[in-house]
Amino acid sequence: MLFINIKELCGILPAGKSRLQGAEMTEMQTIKNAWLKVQDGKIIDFGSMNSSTDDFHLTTKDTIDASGKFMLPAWCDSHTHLVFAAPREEEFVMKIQGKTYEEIAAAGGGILNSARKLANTSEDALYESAAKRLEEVMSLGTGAIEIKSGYGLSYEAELKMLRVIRRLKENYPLPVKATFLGAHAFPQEFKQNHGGYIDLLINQLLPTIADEGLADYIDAFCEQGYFSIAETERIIDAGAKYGLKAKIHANQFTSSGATEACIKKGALSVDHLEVTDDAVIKSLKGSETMPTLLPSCSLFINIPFADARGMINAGLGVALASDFNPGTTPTGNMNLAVALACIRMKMLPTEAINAATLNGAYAMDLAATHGSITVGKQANLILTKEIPSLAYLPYAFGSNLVENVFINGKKV
Ligand SMILES: N=CN[C@@H](CCC(=O)O)C(=O)O
Ligand SMILES: [Zn+2]
Repeated sequence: MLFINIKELCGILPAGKSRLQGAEMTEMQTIKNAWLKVQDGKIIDFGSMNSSTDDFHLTTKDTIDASGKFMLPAWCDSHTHLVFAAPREEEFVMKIQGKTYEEIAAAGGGILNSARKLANTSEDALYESAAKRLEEVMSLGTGAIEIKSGYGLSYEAELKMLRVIRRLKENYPLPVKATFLGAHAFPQEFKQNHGGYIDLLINQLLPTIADEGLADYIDAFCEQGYFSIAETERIIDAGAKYGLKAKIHANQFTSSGATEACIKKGALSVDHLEVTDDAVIKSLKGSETMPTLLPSCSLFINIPFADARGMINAGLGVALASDFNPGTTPTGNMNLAVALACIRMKMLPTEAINAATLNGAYAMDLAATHGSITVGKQANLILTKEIPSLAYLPYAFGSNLVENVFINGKKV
C-alpha cells in the first residue's frame, strides 16, 4: 500500500527512541507533501513527494491519495477499563445534583455497583459489549490499547473479565495489553478483612492468571478508602513474582506518597496524578516510570487536571490515556484526551500528540513497534480529514477529524 500527497506526515522518529521527555516532547519531525509505503503490515519507507524519484503517477488500487490530509501514528491508549457490564448514568445524575465520587460510592454506587452488574453478566454478553466499544475507539484512531480487569472483585468474575480481554486480543488486529486490577476496591464481604481479600488476589487469582497467561500487568487503586500504600506494595511484589510489571492508579484524589512508593517498586507507569506536588515530580525524575495523565476523567468528575506543564518543564515525559470506564470517564475517545490536554493542561499540540502516541506505547512496552512513524514499525496510522494544520486537531475539539484508521496497514 502506498499513501501519496500526504499534506503532512507527523510523528517521525528514529528507531530505538522509546519515550520523549521534557523539551523533546515539544519537537515533532514532519514531512510536508509526503508519501509512505506499507508492506506486510509495516511501514517500510516514507519521504517527500518533492525529492522522490518514484513515479507516483503509476497509481494502483492500493494507492491512497491523501491530498489535504495529515497522517500520524495511531493513538496508544495505555489506560482503560473498557470491559464493563453496564453504564452508570444514574451516578452521573447524582453528581449533577451535587454528590461527590466518594458519596456516590458510599451510597452503593461506584466500583462495587459495576461489580454487582458484572457478576450477573455472562462472558459472552460482556465480550459483545466490550467488542463494540473497542471497535468504536479504533474508528476514532486508537491503534493499541491496555484494558484492565477490576470490576470482577471475585475469583470467578476477575477471571471472566480477563478471559474477555483475551478474546479481544485474539479477535482484533491491534495490540491489546491486559492488566489484572483485582485490587480495585474491597468487596463488601472483605471490608473488614483487607488481608483476606489480598490473600485471595495473591494466593488464588494470581497463580491461575499466570497459568493461563491472562495478564501482562498488575494494577491497584492506591487511594484513601481503597488500597493503602503497604497493601499496594504487597500487590506489586506479588505480581513481580509472576513477571507482571505494575501500572498503578495513584494520586487521583489525595497525595499520600503513593506515586513515590510505586516508583521505588519500579512501576512501569503511575496513572492519574491529579493531586501532586514538587515531591512527586522530584521522585519521577530519573526514573523509568511513565506518569500517565487522564484529562477526560478530570473533566467528567470535576477534579483537578494533572500538572502536565510542571512535569514537562521539569524534564519529564508524560503519557496521555483515556481511562475509558463507566464511572469516571465514559468515553474512550483519545482525540478528546488530546484536546483536553491542550485546553486544560497547557500542553502544546505536539506535546499532547507525542504523549498519546510514543509515550503511551512506552507505558505498554510497545515503543519498539508502535507509537511513531518509523521504518519497521507496524503501520497503525491515522489519516485525518482535510485540515489546515496539526494544531487544528485539538482546536476543533468537537469535530471528529479522523477520516480513516489503518491497523497493520489495513483500513478498519
Ligand atoms: N479510580 C479508579 N478507577 C477508575 C474509576 C472506576 C469507577 O468509578 O468505576 C478510574 O481510573 O477513574
Ligand atoms: Zn483507571
